[in-house]
Amino acid sequence: MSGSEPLLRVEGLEKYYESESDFIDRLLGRQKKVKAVDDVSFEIHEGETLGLVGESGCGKSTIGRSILQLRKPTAGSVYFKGQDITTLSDSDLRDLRKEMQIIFQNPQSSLNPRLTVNDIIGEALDIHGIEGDVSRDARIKDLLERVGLNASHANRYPHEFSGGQLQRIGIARALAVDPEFIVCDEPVSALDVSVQAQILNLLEDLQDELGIAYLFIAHDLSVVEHIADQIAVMYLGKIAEIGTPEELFAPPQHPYTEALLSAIPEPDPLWDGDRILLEGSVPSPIDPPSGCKFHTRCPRVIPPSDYEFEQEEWRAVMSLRHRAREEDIAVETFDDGAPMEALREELDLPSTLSDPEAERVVQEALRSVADEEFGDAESLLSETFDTPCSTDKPVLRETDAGRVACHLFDPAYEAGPNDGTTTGDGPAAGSAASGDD
Ligand SMILES: Nc1ncnc2c1ncn2[C@@H]1O[C@H](COP(=O)(O)OP(=O)(O)OP(=O)(O)O)[C@@H](O)[C@H]1O
Repeated sequence: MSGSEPLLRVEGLEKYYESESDFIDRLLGRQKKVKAVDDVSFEIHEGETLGLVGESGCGKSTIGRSILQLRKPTAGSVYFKGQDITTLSDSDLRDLRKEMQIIFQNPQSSLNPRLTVNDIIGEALDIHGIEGDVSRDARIKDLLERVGLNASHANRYPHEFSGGQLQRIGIARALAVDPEFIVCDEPVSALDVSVQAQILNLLEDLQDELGIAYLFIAHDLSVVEHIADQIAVMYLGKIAEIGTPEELFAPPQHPYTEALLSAIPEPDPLWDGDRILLEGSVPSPIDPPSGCKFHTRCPRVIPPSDYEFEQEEWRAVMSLRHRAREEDIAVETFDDGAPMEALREELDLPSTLSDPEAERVVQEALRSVADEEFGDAESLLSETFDTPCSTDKPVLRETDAGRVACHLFDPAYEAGPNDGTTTGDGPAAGSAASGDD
């Protein structure tokens, strides 16, 4: 990566949406915010690609649209060629759109079915008043050939093309204005696997020829693995880890990156371990978990230093705590026979924990759950078992291999994988809960 001023610099970007709420909530001012993007920073250099990866709903599209100012950021700055574009007037933004374009996931719905290809691409040229010394038709012909389409098909309509061809038209439309930067918002996710590679190759070739920078959004690491100069892994509106593909994969550091990598369907030379199945689903961005947002699902969540937990036992106790918080245990289904055993099985809790004192506390919490006293169970578990993962927000820290936002890689916690010790003077010790609200 070059050390020069980046083409694009995103700093502390936040985008909060109003949540859908009912009339009473609005009347009482109880409307909540959807924290779609929460303090995100990164840079993209000229001619380079940043791959942005994460599960559905983690905020990838919102970042792409906030950069282009199609969504107004709630906070933060977006510098394009050194200028903060979040403060530009509408007319300045219109001019800027010549330099910053977007390619959408679904070419079927992003191309007007009533226009010919000639008109679709010509429209982009007209909007930006691009004429130049070559004629409009010649320019359109050149663009179609550049994206691998037959220029004689310019008078056809979108329904006459395959999905891959439509995406090529979408790319030609974006190229029409000679952009320096393109947000590629899952441009291959809707395409057949055989076509995906062709479109990825086309985007790479165009980058080599024209020096365009891409923000390449994908939910699958394998898609960006080969084309990205840097990859940012996102979870619930935040960047968990960012680095070059080599840094990110050899070996992955953040437990979430590890899980994503293990989920790549085909055997991947970068991962030879078992598939890591994450528990539960991504929590709501309206009320995200405190501390590290991933802690409610993290297989390597740091155990409390004063109890002897096996890592898997501790994961199960954290899940019990999370599900008690969410009141997400259907107690009535455990009424018959031996409810405690059934509960433990449901929660993946072994019949006895290794640490007798921890076992006593968990039994008490389970009794509260059985009585549907979820709040009591949650309080008991969180007051007894202390983990920095649920109290302290991790920050992106420089490591030998990229930047990682995880307490496991923060010397202040002195915690290696499966080693839950914390230092007495680190932020973990006695730090106040720092929820996201
Ligand atoms: N206009 C909106 N109003 C309210 N909430 C929204 C709006 N747009 C997006 N969201 C919410 O913001 C969060 C992030 O959405 P976003 O589409 O950016 O995620 P994503 O990672 O791109 O997901 P996907 O891969 O499914 O497109 C989600 O919880 C989504 O429901």
